[in-house]
Parts: sequence; C-alpha cells; structure tokens
Amino acid sequence: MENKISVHNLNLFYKDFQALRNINLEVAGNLVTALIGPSGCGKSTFLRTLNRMNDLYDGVRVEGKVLLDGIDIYNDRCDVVTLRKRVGMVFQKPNPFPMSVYDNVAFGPRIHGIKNRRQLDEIVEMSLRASALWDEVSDRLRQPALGLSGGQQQRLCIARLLAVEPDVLLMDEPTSALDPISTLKVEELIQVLKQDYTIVIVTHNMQQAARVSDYTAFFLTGDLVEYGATGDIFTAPKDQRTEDYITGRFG
Ligand SMILES: Nc1ncnc2c1ncn2[C@@H]1O[C@H](COP(=O)(O)OP(=O)(O)OP(=O)(O)O)[C@@H](O)[C@H]1O
Repeated sequence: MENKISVHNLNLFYKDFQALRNINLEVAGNLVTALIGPSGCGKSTFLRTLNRMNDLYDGVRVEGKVLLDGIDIYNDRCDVVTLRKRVGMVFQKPNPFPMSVYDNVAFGPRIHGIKNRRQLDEIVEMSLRASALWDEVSDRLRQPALGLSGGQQQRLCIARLLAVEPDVLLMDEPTSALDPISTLKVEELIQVLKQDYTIVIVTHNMQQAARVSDYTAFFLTGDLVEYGATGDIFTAPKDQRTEDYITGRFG
C-alpha cells in the first residue's frame, strides 16, 4: 500500500504554546484515516497542517516535514494555492457561498481559469453526482445554495472540492452539525469517495470512526499516542490511554 502523506517529527507552536509534539504518521492512499481524541488534543490543528491552513493564523510555527507524494509541503517552493487545490477541506459547519448551487460548484474551476460553459456544466454535473447530490438538486441548480438542507449543503461543499480535482480530502467533524439521516448519507459518501481520494477525518464520534475509517490515530494533549488499523485500535489497543479513551473513561 502506498503512503500518500508522510509526517516526520512534526511540532507545531501557537506562539509559546506547543499544540503538536513530535508527530510521525503515514497516511495511506485511497483509504480513510480517522483522527480521534478528547477536545483540545490537537486533532484539528494536525488536520490543518496537512494543507498549511495553520499558516493563516498569527504566530504559528511549524517544525518537521509533511510529505505529499514525497514532496515537502513546507518547502519554500511549495505553492500554497496549488497545495490547497490538491488537499481540500470540509468544515464542521457547511459553508456554501451565498450564490446558486451551480455557481458554488463552478467557483473553483472558474478561479482556475475554466470559462467554457459546456465544460463547466460537465464539471458541475460530475461533481454533484460524485457527492451523491445530483438527483436532489439537478432541477434547482440556479437556486440559492443556502436554501438546501444542512446535509445537502455539506455534500455541496464536498462537490465544490471535487470540482477542482483534489487528491486528498480533509474533513473536520463534517457531520457534527447534521441530523442522523444526513450523517448517514455523508458517511456512505465517504465510503464511495475513498476509491478515488485519500480521506482524513476528524471525528468526536467513535462509532463514526469505527464505521468509516480504515486507520485511526488517537491524539492526547498534542501527542500521537497510538496509530493503527481501526479494528485493532477499537478492539485491541496497545496503550492504556487509548483503551481508557475508547471505553469512555475520559474525554
Ligand atoms: N489559533 C489558535 N491559537 C492559539 N491556540 C490554539 C489555536 N487553535 C487551537 N489552539 C489550541 O491548540 C490546542 C489544540 O486545539 P485543536 O483545536 O487542534 O484541538 P482539537 O482536538 O481539534 O479540539 P476539538 O475537538 O475541541 O475541536 C488547544 O489547546 C487549543 O486551545
């Protein structure tokens, strides 16, 4: 199995506060990796290191290496715009732009220079099909995206990412604002998408991690405590702290 992302000796500081400590992790390609751990342990911070989203915060310092297909994304020559196109991100709360369904999905391709109407139509349809939304919105492409349900908005945000042909999808608690039916749809979608994309998902919901992921990483106060096949982490954790967490003894 090929590793899509390799993280070596990664440390991250918010000014004087060290939020990640010497993280080493290999993210397998075309599989789902879940990041779990109690609130404040650094899951979201770690996720954001994978597409340099932390660069947007003041006073952040990153040490170590994050290789994407073998190339260090923290190298000065790395183009962050291209990086974020290759490594897209979905957030906790769906955040469609205040424009039509169509324009949301066409937004990225237009920014990257695609103007041809037929080509855009094709990309929009393909992305909406790939995010399992096409059947629900094909007759309302010109309607405001903010009129969709929360679950539809989240799948639209995923379609918006897919439209720029990423390799990796980062998902930061993508279902925490959704009802159970919408959650199930997004989880089913994740299973389909992993055939074509590498997915890293932060989740507070341990059942969700067990359902959707192939690998699980358990973080605690900035340390990566344990990482392994999801089945092993949940049934035979090696570290007592992992066991305490997954059995609900803290967190
Ligand atoms: N922009 C920031 N500036 C300063 N400190 C931050 C910033 N973002 C996060 N932190 C701190 O870094 C630590 C890790 O936060 P992070 O949000 O990554 O944890 P998390 O595991 O994702 O938590 P949660 O599950 O509650 O979202 C916390 O102590 C948090 O207060």
